[in-house]
Amino acid sequence: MITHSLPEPAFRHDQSAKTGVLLINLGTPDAPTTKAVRPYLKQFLSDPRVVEIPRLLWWPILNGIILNTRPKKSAEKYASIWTQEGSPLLVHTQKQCKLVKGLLGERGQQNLVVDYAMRYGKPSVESVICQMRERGVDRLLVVPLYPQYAASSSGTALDAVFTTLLKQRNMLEVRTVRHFHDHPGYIAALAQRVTSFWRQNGRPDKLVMSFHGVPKATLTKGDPYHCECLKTGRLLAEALELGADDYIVTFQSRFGRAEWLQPYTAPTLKALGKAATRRVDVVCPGFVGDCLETLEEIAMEGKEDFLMAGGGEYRYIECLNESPAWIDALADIICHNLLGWERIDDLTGKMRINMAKKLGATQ
Ligand SMILES: C=CC1=C(C)c2cc3[nH]c(cc4nc(cc5[nH]c(cc1n2)c(C)c5CCC(=O)O)C(CCC(=O)O)=C4C)c(C)c3C=C
Ligand SMILES: [Fe+2]
Ligand SMILES: [Fe+2]
Repeated sequence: MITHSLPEPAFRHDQSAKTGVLLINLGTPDAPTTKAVRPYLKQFLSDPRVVEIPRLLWWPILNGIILNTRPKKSAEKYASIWTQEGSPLLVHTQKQCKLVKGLLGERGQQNLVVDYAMRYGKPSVESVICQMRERGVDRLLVVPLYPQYAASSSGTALDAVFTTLLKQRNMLEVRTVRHFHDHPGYIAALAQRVTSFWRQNGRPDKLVMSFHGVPKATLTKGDPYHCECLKTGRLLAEALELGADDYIVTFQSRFGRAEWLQPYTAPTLKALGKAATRRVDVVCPGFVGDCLETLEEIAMEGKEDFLMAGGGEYRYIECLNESPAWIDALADIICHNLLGWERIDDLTGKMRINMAKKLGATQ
């Protein structure tokens, strides 16, 4: 175990310490090419929080089979969604970070250092925390950009923070946001997204709420992800005033042969198509920004599955992305989690007077 191996910035007497807010997302390859996708997948799929198979069994499968076949196929998929600005996941994370920083500033939080990092790929969690330390940050609020907690998403993002702290001599003070699956602002932002889409395009026969899947075994081992997805689904349905038959929660992106959380999205879409459903809309509430899993797997592949099976119309409702209601909710989540963390220097005059009185009373 390597402890306090990161260099400490020189102690600054001339600047007051700052509070940082670190948004963490999954990460994405540098380019939509086999060469760039391979190291990204290697880092991602080597994470024992993501693939829980014993290392001795997993290494030969990963290095001998998966990393020789998947990068090319995934690169082709990435190429189909890549934009002029880059990977959608990175572009949305950057924009969300900039917008929430601006909004926090408008709310009087101008002194916060707000930045983003990626669990896999660049910029790494360690590099961004080191930059924040250089800028005088000594307290950090960590916000994984996953509404529902899963060990394989939020858990591993927090691992990256704690591993960095393990290497620090002068450790940061940290707070972490575990989840926000039932946060009223997040649910309201989702509901607004769907209702404004329906206002413009009419309503479907069925709303499919598709969440990223995880192995079913993680549920029995105690991962709260499944329950949190179902709760988000129920709250969104309530906000949209949907009946039980109007929507279905499904799980996508199954990887490998083991059973994952069910019902799976793709077979559900095929079954809805086979049943000659007139129109299906799909929304992905577990992703706060569009990415490969939503734009390629749901908007493209899902559409094909549904139409080929005999379905009528298929509409994909985009993720929260830069919607003002979502940015507002994110700022609320941040402000709520910063409560009680005011700097003595920032305390209002009234509070200072109260503290002075208390101090006086004890002397
Ligand atoms: C191998 C198992 C995987 C688990 C478990 C898993 C959980 C998980 N993932 C997300 C969010 C995203 N995953 C994305 C891509 C992606 N996911 C896996 C595998 C697992 N994910 C792979 C191999 C990939 C890469 C693409 C591919 O080759 O298929 C993405 C999109 C990334 C992008 O660049 O756009 C997101 C986002 C969550 C939230 C989660 C657990 C709940
Ligand atoms: Fe994934
Ligand atoms: Fe559950």
